[in-house]
Amino acid sequence: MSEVLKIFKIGGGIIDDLAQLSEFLTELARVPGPKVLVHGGGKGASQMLQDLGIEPRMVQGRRITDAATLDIVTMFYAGKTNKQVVALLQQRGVNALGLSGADGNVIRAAKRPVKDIDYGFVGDLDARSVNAALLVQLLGAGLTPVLCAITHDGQGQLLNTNADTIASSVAVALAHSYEVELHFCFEKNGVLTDVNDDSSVIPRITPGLYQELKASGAIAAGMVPKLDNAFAALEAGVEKVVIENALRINDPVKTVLCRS
Ligand SMILES: Nc1ncnc2c1ncn2[C@@H]1O[C@H](COP(=O)(O)OP(=O)(O)O)[C@@H](O)[C@H]1O
Ligand SMILES: CC(=O)N[C@@H](CCC(=O)OP(=O)(O)O)C(=O)O
Repeated sequence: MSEVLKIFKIGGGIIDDLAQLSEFLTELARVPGPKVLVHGGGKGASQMLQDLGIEPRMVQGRRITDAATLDIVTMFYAGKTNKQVVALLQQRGVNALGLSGADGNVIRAAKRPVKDIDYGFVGDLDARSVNAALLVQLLGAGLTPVLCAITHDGQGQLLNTNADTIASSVAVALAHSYEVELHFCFEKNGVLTDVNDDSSVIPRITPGLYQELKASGAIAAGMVPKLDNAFAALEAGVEKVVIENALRINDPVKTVLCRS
């Protein structure tokens, strides 16, 4: 039986609220064993773009990333956000190491090809894009890698990449070396039957129930690509996927996805 590795993905509003981020990281520091943190920050990036006079544009959950937008999201995700998270983890006794995909060639993505829509400098990736050997070495040295949404193409070009996709791809890539648990942490208590009622957490979701909930409209918006990704990761060897409140990761209330 291989060792359990917990991969946490944090996004939504939590990452941009210093008090909530600090609370999440305090809980994360209490989680024993090897772990990886992947963070987004899309909400805060949109706010920063607006403050700088650039109108954010999202299509099907992905940001249209022109050169000016890429500069700003790189500064925001790989700079301010990543380093703030690392500093707060260090304060909590966790030896965190902040990385973009270019650092140590940890994630090499491919620029999304232009079809109907030109997404600009957006990277696509899968588990083969992840330098699992490096992550295994870092984890073996007792470090906690903190990955942001910036990747590279190996030709000197930085790319903006969806953070849920990074988390799933890293989880699948590491499933050969560890028993991987993938935790998607956000501001709600899990996947809910009523998105406005935090007490309506669905404890267990199979692929069949997921299709029913999607068809009825109970699961919608950003939750759909998240769960599509998550079920694909389960099929590809990840042992367990959990959807949970970022401020209650050590509490039992959460949604667990099951293969059957
Ligand atoms: N059934 C559901 N349960 C929980 N959240 C849901 C559900 N259906 C839709 N959502 C929405 O999905 C959002 C999470 O997706 P997203 O915004 O992409 O998250 P993040 O920014 O954390 O990656 C929630 O904030 C919620 O508004
Ligand atoms: C290409 C693309 O869409 N990249 C995302 C990366 C950040 C992210 O995924 O943030 P959350 O997890 O907080 O949504 C973006 O710029 O919004």
